[in-house]
Amino acid sequence: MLRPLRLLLSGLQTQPSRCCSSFVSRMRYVNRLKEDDEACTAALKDGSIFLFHRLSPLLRCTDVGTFSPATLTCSDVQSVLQRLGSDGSSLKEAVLIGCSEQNQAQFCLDVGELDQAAVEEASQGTFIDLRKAFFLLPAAEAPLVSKGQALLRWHQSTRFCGASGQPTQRNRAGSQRFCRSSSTVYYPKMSAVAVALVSDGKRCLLGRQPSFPRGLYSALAGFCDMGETLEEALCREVAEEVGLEIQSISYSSSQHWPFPHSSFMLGCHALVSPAHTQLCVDCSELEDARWFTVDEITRALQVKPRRGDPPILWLPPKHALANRLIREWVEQQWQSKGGA
Ligand SMILES: NC(=O)C1=CN([C@@H]2O[C@H](COP(=O)(O)OP(=O)(O)OC[C@H]3O[C@@H](n4cnc5c(N)ncnc54)[C@H](O)[C@@H]3O)[C@@H](O)[C@H]2O)C=CC1
Ligand SMILES: [Mg+2]
Repeated sequence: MLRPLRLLLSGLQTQPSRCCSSFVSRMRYVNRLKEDDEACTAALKDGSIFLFHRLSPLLRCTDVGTFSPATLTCSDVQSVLQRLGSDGSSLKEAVLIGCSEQNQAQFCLDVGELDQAAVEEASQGTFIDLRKAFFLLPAAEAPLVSKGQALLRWHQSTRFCGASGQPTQRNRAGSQRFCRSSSTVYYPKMSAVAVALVSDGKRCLLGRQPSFPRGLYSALAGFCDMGETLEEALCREVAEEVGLEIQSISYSSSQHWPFPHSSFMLGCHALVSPAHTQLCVDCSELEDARWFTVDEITRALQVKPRRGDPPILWLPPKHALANRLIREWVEQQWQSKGGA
């Protein structure tokens, strides 16, 4: 079958184009690799690969005691696989995750079929559960690793078509799966979650679930229902969880959150009327919810939690969107105090 001219031309190009800004060319390059299997195969040969073992990423400890994701070249991975007696065919399972600022395509690969300790020894790294690894990594590197894990998990759980029950096939980049029998195309999925830092103008509202570590309070959050807007989801969640009606919703920022599975977190600030701040907590959802003053929050932001010694109030870690919302609120409170 004749391939479209666009794909033939793009197949010749195995590096990002230099005609536009480096960001634009990288984005277009990654998009092209998703569409063109041959270009993607070529990009893998020159690309970097992040290894996972049963969804735990391979990290390396630097000389100064910090952690970074172990970045291997394709030939590094080939020699690790050969040393462990694998024929290297599992490289076909690598999934495209992006393109580095050095214009190198980035892939992830789960080698869960191999002996974990042997791969660690051969690749000079350690596989660490993402719940720990995510917080050990610098904030700039954690999202790439969590994206890799999310894509690998999605492939593992979408092997069969929900309509026909037949096996699905992936494209080279791993950006979609296809069922020949039902002609269904599957794309990676994530659940939308609305998270709000609610304030009454002077205090902010935080809640805790029974599963949270002792002392931890966070912004209120909930999965968006089908058909809801972000605003509707926030109003419903806050009403359900603490019995309040919010207004003046303003969007802040978003993040991909890998726990427990892929969520697309949409973070907002919201207000309640100072006359209606009485909480009616739904104990089936939250163990507790409380109003906190800016002084309490400022103190809590300065506390470094130590193992076995939880402070009275412990806030979400820096990598979490809720932490960002809390910091934005504190900054805005101090600014308005300074301006008053
Ligand atoms: N990154 C961050 O800063 C924050 C992240 N989160 C994350 O947001 C997520 C949602 O927060 P929750 O308060 O637990 O949500 P929630 O208040 O909606 O309660 C969770 C319950 O919602 C139901 N549910 C509805 N749709 C679901 C879906 N697509 N997937 C799973 N469960 C669904 C389930 O019964 C589940 O037990 C959590 O996974 C949490 O880790 C929460 C707060 C801050
Ligand atoms: Mg909730």
